[in-house]
Formats: sequence, structure tokens, C-alpha cells
Amino acid sequence: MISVTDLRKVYRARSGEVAALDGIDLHVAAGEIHGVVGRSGAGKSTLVRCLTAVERPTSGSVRIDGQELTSLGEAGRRRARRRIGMVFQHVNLLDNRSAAANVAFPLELAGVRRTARRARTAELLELVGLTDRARAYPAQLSGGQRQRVGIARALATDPAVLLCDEPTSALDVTTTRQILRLIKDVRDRLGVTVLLITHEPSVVKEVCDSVTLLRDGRVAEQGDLATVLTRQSSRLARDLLPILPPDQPGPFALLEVSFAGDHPAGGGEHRASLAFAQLVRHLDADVAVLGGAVETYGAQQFGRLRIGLPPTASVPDAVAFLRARGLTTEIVPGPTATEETTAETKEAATEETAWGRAER
Ligand SMILES: Nc1ncnc2c1ncn2[C@@H]1O[C@H](COP(=O)(O)OP(=O)(O)OP(=O)(O)O)[C@@H](O)[C@H]1O
Repeated sequence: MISVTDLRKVYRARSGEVAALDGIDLHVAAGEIHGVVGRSGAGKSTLVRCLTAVERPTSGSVRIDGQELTSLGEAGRRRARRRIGMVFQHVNLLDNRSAAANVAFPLELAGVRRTARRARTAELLELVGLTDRARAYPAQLSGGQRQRVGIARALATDPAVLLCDEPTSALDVTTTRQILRLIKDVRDRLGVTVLLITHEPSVVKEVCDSVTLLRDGRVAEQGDLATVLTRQSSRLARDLLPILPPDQPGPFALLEVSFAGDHPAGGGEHRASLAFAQLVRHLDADVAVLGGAVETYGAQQFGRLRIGLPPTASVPDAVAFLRARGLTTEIVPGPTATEETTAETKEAATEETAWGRAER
């Protein structure tokens, strides 16, 4: 549905050229919710402008719903924009129009007749849970309600893609969660493809099926959520499943284990805890759980655990054992390892880096 290939946008500034986007590939299947996350300056706004054909890329291709945007003239770009519903951080509703009239506005512009307009507006207000606030003016609505009106308005012309640019950045935690649930609900009911741009990694784990981490105009990490969160040295996994560093060094070699799988309560196997129990038996040594973060989203459970191995245990053996059971396992380099394990740790860590590079 959304297909961006080798997209580059270079701005000429007084200080020289700035590559705001430097070879972006991004493919989002129909009906998927894809998150694009990145810090300030990563290139998110430039990407939004290229996707909405407001900005012409320096090179590369942007296809939405099968249509190439980069080669269109002004009229074609205007038409293409109608296939994209936009939701912004600041909703920009028309103050002198009621919620219903705001939702109806794009239908008026598209020349939809009054009766059809009314029916569609009622349907959309019902979809976003605002039927009883149809006559309220923006000043009489809360921030979350205004965003709901914004979502209904974006969906009015039945777009193929809903592009949400920082849709929750101005909202509190509870309202953020409600709006994200609404976006998911809208996708489930209408099958619309959603691209959600945000600087907050936590937004991604709430609703996204897949994610792209942008850094300095490039794709730093990309894939479905489970793959990205269990990838070796994933920056997103560290942000989304943070583990506090240990209070004090102990006589342990430290391993970090990441996993994703079906939630055990839903009948899924509890791969990680099974593997740890087996590891204890295999090593015939105590394995300490020193920290961790486990979260459940939908039917999936994601986790990162830091475990400590006693000096008697072989680190490479433990790493191989856990990896063979499908768990992403990394050695945490640090001063906590004993002399004997340090050599092994370094060796394994070198392998680790090479493996990471090979994978990329
Ligand atoms: N019109 C422009 N002229 C020159 N440089 C620009 C222009 N627009 C963006 N840039 C530069 O391109 C890079 C990416 O900017 P962009 O606004 O896309 O990032 P962003 O991820 O949206 O950041 P933020 O979250 O702060 O909005 C930055 O280095 C920015 O300074």
C-alpha cells in the first residue's frame, strides 16, 4: 500500500547540503499499522512531506495505493493527496463549526450531496464515539475529543492511507492510550493502512504491527515488532523494555536475553522460562535473574531479562544453549565478569559484533 524506495531529500542550506532523507526504504502492507519513530532531526517531517507530495524528493520513489507520486504534476498531486487522510498533533478544527460540520467539511469540498453527507458524518462520529457531541463546538471539546473529530474528518473521504503525524504528542497518558486504541479500532473496522509518525517509542509498542527507527535520515532498525525487539543490540528494545543497571557488581558474567512470543495465558508456550529452567539443569549451576522488563501487547508478550552466570559456568556454552532455543542472547561486557570469564566474554562479544554486521 505504501512503498518508498531509496528516497533521498537533500536541502541546500547556507552551511552546505543537508541530507534529511538518505536512502529510505519503507514498505507497508494494506491494513497494517506501521510506526516511524525517531528523535528530533531524524527526518520524520521530511518523510511526511514527501509522502503527502508536498515536497518533491531529490531522488527515489514514493508509491501510495499503486500510484507513483514523484512524477505527478500539481493537479495529480492534489488528487493523490485525497487518498491520504492526515491526522496532526494540533487538530486545527474550524472554530465556528460544530464537530459534525468539521467532519462534513471535506465532503462539502468533494461535492458530496447534503443527504449523503449527513449520513456519512453520523457514521463517522459514531465510529469515533462522539455521536452525543455532534453539535458541540471545538472550544467545548476536550483535547482528546478534538483529536477524535480530527480522525473522523481525516476518514471522511474514505482514504486508503491514514497518516498520523505525532497524533498524541499534545495529550496526557490516558487520552493518548484512548486515541491509540481508536486508531487501532479504525484500522480493524475499515481496513485502512496507517502510518504513525512519532518521537515517542512507547507509542509504537501500543499499536504498531511493524516499525521503522529513523536516525540521521537513514533507517536504523526496521521490521515487525517482534523481530525488531528481539534483534541483537536493538536500540528500540532498550527504549521499550528498559532494564536498570545492577546496583553493585557481583561475581557474575552477565547475559541479556530478549524474547517475543504468544502470551502464555492465551495458550502460547512460555519459551523463556522453560529455557531458563533447562539452562540451570544443563549448567548445573545457579542462574540469577538480575533485572528485566516483560510487557504484553495484544496476544504477544515481549521481554528482556538480564541474567547472571556464576564463575563456574561457561559463558559461550550458556549463550549457545539459549540461542538454540530461539532466544536472542547477548553478552553484557563489563567489569563484573571474573578474570576467567572475561577472556571468553570478549571472544564471544567479538563474534557477536561480527554476527550483527553480517546480519545487517
Ligand atoms: N527546509 C529545510 N532546509 C534545510 N534543512 C532542512 C529543511 N527541513 C529540514 N531540514 C533539516 O533536515 C533534517 C531533518 O529534519 P526534519 O524536520 O525532517 O526532522 P524531524 O525528525 O521531523 O524533526 P522534529 O521531530 O524536530 O520535527 C534536519 O537536520 C533539519 O535541520
